[in-house]
Amino acid sequence: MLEFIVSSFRLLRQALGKKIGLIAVVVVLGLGSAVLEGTGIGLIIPMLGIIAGEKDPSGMAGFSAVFQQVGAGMDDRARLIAIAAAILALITLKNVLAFANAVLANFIYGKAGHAIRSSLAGQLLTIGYSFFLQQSPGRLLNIISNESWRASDAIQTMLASIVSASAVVILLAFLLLLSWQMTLCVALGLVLIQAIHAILSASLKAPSRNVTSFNGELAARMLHLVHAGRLIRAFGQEQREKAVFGFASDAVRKAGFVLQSRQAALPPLTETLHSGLFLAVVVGAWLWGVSFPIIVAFVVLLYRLQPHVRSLQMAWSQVQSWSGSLEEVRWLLDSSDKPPPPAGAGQLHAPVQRIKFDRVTFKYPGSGSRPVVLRAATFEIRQGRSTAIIGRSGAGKTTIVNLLCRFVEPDEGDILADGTPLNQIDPVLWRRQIALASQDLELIDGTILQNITYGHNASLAEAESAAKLAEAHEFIEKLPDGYETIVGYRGASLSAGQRQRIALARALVRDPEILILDEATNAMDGLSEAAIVETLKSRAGRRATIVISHHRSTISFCDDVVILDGGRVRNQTPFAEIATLSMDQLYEHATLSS
Ligand SMILES: Nc1ncnc2c1ncn2[C@@H]1O[C@H](COP(=O)(O)OP(=O)(O)OP(=O)(O)O)[C@@H](O)[C@H]1O
Repeated sequence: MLEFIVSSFRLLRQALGKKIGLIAVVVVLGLGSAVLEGTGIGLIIPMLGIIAGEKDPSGMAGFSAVFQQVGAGMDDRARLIAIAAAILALITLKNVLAFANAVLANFIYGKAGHAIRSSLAGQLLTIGYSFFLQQSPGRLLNIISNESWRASDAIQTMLASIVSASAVVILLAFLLLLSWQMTLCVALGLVLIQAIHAILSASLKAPSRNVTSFNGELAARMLHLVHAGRLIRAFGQEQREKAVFGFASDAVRKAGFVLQSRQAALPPLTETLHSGLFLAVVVGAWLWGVSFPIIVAFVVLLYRLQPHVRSLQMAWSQVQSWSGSLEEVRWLLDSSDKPPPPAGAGQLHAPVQRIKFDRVTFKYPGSGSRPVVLRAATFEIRQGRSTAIIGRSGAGKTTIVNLLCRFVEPDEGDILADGTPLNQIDPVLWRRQIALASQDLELIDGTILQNITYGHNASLAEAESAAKLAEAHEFIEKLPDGYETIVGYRGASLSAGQRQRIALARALVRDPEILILDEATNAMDGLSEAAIVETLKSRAGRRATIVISHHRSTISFCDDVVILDGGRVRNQTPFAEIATLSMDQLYEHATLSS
């Protein structure tokens, strides 16, 4: 709980910035409305004194006597009306403050929710990319789409608790001033009720974690239905998928039912306990011979105190029932156990003439024993030349791209740009040199123009000329909306070859120092591919191009070939020397050692 309060305040401070003083305003408004309420209730003493004919304050002590003096000297009729008007004024003012507090609390709630969602998005965009290779997308989706709301609800509950706690403190102070003995009994009773409540609330934590974990699994099933709609139909798995989804959804229902049932037991239980305390105080006060107006004022104060105490207790149990959600949000926001973003702040002296993989060894992070994917890989990529990286499936080609783009970092060895290790160069500056077109890089859900110019300030004319180089212009022009055609989620409204051409145009529009094509043309027809090879040839002598492909025609224009085999560089050789070999012969080629 304390941990939650501390991290909530940290988030609130971040969310409110210079407006952090608003929290103090919430406290002052809460205290103010409680003082007004207590004073209004205190005025019941002289009012009832007049009605019951007990005008003499001599039997009353301290604060009760002070209230009993209100309007003394006036005639009974005028005094009664004046006191009633004062009570009404106090109640009105208290409700104005309560309204102001509600508006303020909603403002802070909105800001807090926005800050949590922004922090989560910021974290996902900042942490090292390898995090995404290890985590379930369903879990991450669930945290952003569901659990972040619980976290902002928890902050709202905490704000409401500040108001309730202020009211409890002030009303208890009023009770104390009326009768310290009765207040002591009340306080002991409240502590006992709170102890019972806390024990029961603690039992909400485990079911809350279950709900969160099942929600994560359900989100993963939802993602699967959205992404794998074609696969499911192709293999006739609709009924099975429906059953699997139903199972995941029912698990959420069952876990939610257990949590809600336990939670539902708390309000009736606390209401019963509070009623018992209330009645015990009334009977006790009568037995002790406390005067009628004081009993009434005490009882009314106690009656008004109870909802505030109950709301504090409910807030406590709510936060316990959201503990699973809060833990998930805190986990994602905590950077200490996440891969850090790529290091380095050094300048880059572009254009880089030589990129050297120097005995690079790498295995993907994750639990359990993972195989080494690259072993002491050594080769060079040179400015103005095109380099093909080839090897059988699983040889480690895409891993080299991941290392070059600094999505992952070498475990051993270095990648050197003109002799400087990449981890000493600012990753933003480095990535600006690179453009990647890969079979797995998605299109964004926008227009073709937005896709081609994604992250790059280019005019329509520049986008068109990149599309021409990527053999995309012709088919784009034939579309009814041309460059304004919406491509749909992941480019769903286009063919695979059309998607690849747009992805290629997106890379080419930047005219990058280093262009990386990872199986970027494998869905294209032979003629288109041949035209693209011509485009790539035009970069010769000017820029570096890296091509990964299993097709000989795609790498035919390259100057150098790096041959990978099971994570080892078998060979780096000028293409001219092995131009007569077939792809299979190339994979086996090992005449030179790198
Ligand atoms: N995210 C990952 N986590 C764990 N292992 C991975 C991950 N990605 C790839 N691997 C493993 O690393 C090895 C090399 O994969 P990589 O994708 O680099 O091969 P590739 O040569 O590009 O293959 P292909 O030609 O089939 O695309 C493979 O054994 C693969 O199983």
